[in-house]
Amino acid sequence: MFYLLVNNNVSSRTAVPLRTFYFRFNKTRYLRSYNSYGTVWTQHPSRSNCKLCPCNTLVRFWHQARRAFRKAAEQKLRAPKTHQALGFVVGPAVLTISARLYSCVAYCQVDLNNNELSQPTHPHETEPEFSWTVLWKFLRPQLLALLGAVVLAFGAAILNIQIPLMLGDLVNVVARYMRDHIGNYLNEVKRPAIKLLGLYGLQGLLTCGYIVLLSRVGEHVAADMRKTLFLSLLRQDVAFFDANKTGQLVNRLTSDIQEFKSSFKLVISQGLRSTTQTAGCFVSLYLISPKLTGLTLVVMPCLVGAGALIGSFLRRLSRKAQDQVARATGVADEALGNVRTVRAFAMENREAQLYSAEVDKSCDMNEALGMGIAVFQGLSNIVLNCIVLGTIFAGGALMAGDEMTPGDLMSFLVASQTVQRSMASISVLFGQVVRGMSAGSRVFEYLTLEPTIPLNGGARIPYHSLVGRIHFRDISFSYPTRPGHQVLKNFSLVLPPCKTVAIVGESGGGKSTVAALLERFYDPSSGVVTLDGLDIRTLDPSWLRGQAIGFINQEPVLFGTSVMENIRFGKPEATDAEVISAAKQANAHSFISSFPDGYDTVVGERGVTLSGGQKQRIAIARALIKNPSILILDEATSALDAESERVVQEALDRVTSGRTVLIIAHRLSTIQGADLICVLSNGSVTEAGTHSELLKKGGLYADLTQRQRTEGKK
Ligand SMILES: Nc1ncnc2c1ncn2[C@@H]1O[C@H](COP(=O)(O)OP(=O)(O)OP(=O)(O)O)[C@@H](O)[C@H]1O
Repeated sequence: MFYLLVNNNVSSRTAVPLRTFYFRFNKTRYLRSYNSYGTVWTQHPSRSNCKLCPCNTLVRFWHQARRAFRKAAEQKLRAPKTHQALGFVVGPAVLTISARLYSCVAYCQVDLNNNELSQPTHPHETEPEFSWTVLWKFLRPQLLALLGAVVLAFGAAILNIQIPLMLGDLVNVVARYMRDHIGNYLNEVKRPAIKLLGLYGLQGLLTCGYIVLLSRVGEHVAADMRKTLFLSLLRQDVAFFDANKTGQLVNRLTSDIQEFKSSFKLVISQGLRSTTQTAGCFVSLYLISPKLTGLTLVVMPCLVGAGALIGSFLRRLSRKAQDQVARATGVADEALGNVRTVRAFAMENREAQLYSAEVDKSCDMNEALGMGIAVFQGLSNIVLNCIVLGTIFAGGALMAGDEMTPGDLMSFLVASQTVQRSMASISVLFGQVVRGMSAGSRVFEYLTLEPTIPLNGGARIPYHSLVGRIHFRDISFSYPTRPGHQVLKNFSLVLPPCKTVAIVGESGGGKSTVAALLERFYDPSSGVVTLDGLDIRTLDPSWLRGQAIGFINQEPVLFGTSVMENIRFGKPEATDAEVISAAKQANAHSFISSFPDGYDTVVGERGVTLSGGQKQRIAIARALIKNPSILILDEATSALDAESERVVQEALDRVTSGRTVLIIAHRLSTIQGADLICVLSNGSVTEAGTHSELLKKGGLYADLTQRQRTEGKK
């Protein structure tokens, strides 16, 4: 089942009477209401599982609702009075909460100006599904510890119920002694006091035990989830990363798992304890004094309910304040991360102002939150003390009529406090369950996601028999994030073994896309790419990328470790000698040796302590160390100055011989020696030949060359 949650978008917070509308769907009559606070909700009638969610049913349902809404708006229908009274608070609150409990929720908005319900967002986009099966996989290895924690928590709760009763016994003994003065005081109180002490000790031990076990379970489950999710993310298609922001993915690894872990621990420990204690203490209260219990039953739920409402308002405020802090952090993070750009544009003051504005907002919100908490706590103290006073007052009257002993009153007071605390924590737990499940579902969404291009599996061509002939046959391709934009159209190209083929063309023409398809970052929409006659979809992608192909691009990204580790990234099992030999081939050995720490020099975050040319040469060494048969150079020298370009080009000329090379180039001067030059235009090859052949032809290539020569002279 899912819900269509409708929110209006009016800025005015003035309450207007509840409007109502009726409509029929699948022979059932639905009554819906809305007001300017904005929550109109509509329960979707389908009881189907989210996976099978018939979204066209949702759309039909929405159409019906919209028609009825327009009609109601035109006729200015008003809801019945009782409905209005309930509708403002109870209806939206209860239904919003219950709708959130379901994994499939669709939202749309009320536009009061135009009397329209906006199109609902697709339910799958709003809430991913919570899977108990996936959770079970993580819980199973911790089952023994979890059961132990549950048993201990249950035991601690049962003992907690005994405490008020035993306190009452002790008070009764003391009161008797005060009244009769018979025997020795110490002897009289010794037994109940020792029993109580023992109970305290045992309860403390059980509490300690279940907290230890539960935190062990929570930490192990969270660690397993993090590891599995990280691996699952790393396995996803490149297209997945085009569609999802890195920050959001990292958020799932960190805050979502953290939220899930906290909720899980809280729900098991407090949920079990609070429900057991509430039930147990109510029985105790009833046994002590049914009359006083009746009175409590009238007052307490109202107070706990009011407390829960205020608490939920404060939690919402707190969440907003946290979001604001996160926004301020985001501004700081962006400015510090891009400090060179900020410095280059002398924007320090503007960034500081932006940050300061965000911090001020969060300061105001936190101040309001602090005031809310202060008022809430002050009120709670007054109310709780009044309850104690009221209980003593009513209990005193019962004592005067010999219906209660002082010990009973003491037991009653302590037990009723326990019930209050437990009920309050149950109301908090409800929200926590919802938050935990939604955090869990966000984590599980990517845990169960299977990439369309697997990381490994498939054929491998033995190194000595790999020839390196590549054929792009009739390739058409659109990026999954932009399905309407066809980048390659019937693109065909052959890369003969051990030859250098260059692709040139206008910016955005699809040159890098060709390289991405050869690396199998994406699969073409139609057509096939073959290596030595074999469709690359039948080859093992990890072999293809890890051993057969070396890839060097315009902006090489290094990791913040040593030079040695960075080069070894291309072949983890490489010896130091192999690393040095690769560095020599890439013209990198001499500058690396000139560093005081040589190959142990740490290159800084993303290689920030190296020059562009140095980074590029390390990247070449990293690609070379695996001795690939195929080399892709994607504008490898275009970001370099003339001197760096000369050194890097010299290294490239050396390393390309004996390999099949695909060069993607902007600067045509760097590819004049290529065996074949292809001009890519409108997604397919329009010209092909050697440099001189293409110049003679006088087509697009000749134009481009001419243009670059003229620009070079300016
Ligand atoms: N990850 C992506 N998702 C969606 N569209 C993309 C993606 N990468 C590139 N494109 C689009 O595909 C088209 C071809 O891009 P590509 O990078 O292959 O061009 P290019 O010829 O290499 O350009 P340049 O010479 O400027 O590097 C462009 O319109 C670009 O906007």
